[in-house]
Amino acid sequence: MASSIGRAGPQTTMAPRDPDNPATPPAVVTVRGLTKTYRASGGWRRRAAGPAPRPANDAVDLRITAGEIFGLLGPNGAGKTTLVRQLTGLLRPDAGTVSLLGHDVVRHPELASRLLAYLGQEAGALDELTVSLAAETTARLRGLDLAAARAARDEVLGELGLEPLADRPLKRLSGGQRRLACVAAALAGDRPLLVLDEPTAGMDPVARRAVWSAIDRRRAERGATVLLVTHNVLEAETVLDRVAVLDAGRVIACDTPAGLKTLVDAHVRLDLVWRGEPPSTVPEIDRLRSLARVTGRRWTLRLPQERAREVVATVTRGEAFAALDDFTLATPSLEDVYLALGGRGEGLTRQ
Ligand SMILES: Nc1ncnc2c1ncn2[C@@H]1O[C@H](COP(=O)(O)OP(=O)(O)OP(=O)(O)O)[C@@H](O)[C@H]1O
Repeated sequence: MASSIGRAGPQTTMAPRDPDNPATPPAVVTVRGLTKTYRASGGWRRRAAGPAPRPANDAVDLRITAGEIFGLLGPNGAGKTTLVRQLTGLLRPDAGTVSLLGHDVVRHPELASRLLAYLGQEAGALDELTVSLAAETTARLRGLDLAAARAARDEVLGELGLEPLADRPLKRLSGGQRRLACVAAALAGDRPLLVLDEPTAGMDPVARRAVWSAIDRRRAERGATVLLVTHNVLEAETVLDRVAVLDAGRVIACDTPAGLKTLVDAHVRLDLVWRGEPPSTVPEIDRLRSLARVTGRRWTLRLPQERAREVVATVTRGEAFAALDDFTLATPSLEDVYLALGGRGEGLTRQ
């Protein structure tokens, strides 16, 4: 589709409805068969030995509808950033299509920046600017006149509690503060789609809450759609309407967090933290060791509810209890879903 959007973008752009099912909310992002393999410089085919590289994205399909907070969840290297960079027109796919609000951004990557606000993992070009100027400049680049850009700047700095740091260059801020300033710049000047790669990485709880309220306000008051990259399962469960779980470049599941959790709701997670060595004289403990994921003194077990009850009874008496520092029993999380779906296990965080 040819460009029919102005510099400011959102006012002249409507999300298209599904012609086969007009009752479903309109799509803001439609991805079909998206595939990308990074080639080593010089071309992997020219190398004498070694396997062909694996695709970073492998036939990914997604449909994100207007007003959703949609998540991409997966461990390091799952292909989340690669996917997002193709949506934002920064990386060309090998195959597949990406439509943003009805615009083909594979053919017209230059349109992407008019349709979406992208928060990448790095501060990059903003590092030399003050917090205030970073937000104002971004708003100006999005087509706002000076007065409107300054109003947008003041609003977002206020929302995120950044006024005391407004005159500091980003490069002189702490990691969490710099991230917050980058969020401010990403949110300055309206865009109908917010693509945020780990927006709250490194932030304290106060800053995290400010970011989530600012994002939620844009959805509630301005109808923004949000695509969020994360490997924090607790955050994903709290804020996402739907989530696509990525593993090794493929979408292995896509549903609401609650829908995904029904896949594993017969199980519970039991974490045992030992003071030192677990007691080898208790036979049940020896049997559990082979079922546990061991991280230092912590054993993590995913067990059917009935079995978990028996194990709790065992570890809360006698020698086992004396050796135990702490234990928690929890209902399944998206991490359990990810593991149950065949994910490789490491790399998702819970905090
Ligand atoms: N520029 C690049 N050149 C070659 N391989 C790359 C490049 N960028 C990413 N990859 C590879 O592509 C795969 C997907 O990487 P990607 O950065 O998309 O993962 P991710 O899910 O975003 O990870 P993270 O959570 O660490 O950000 C990985 O195997 C990675 O090593």
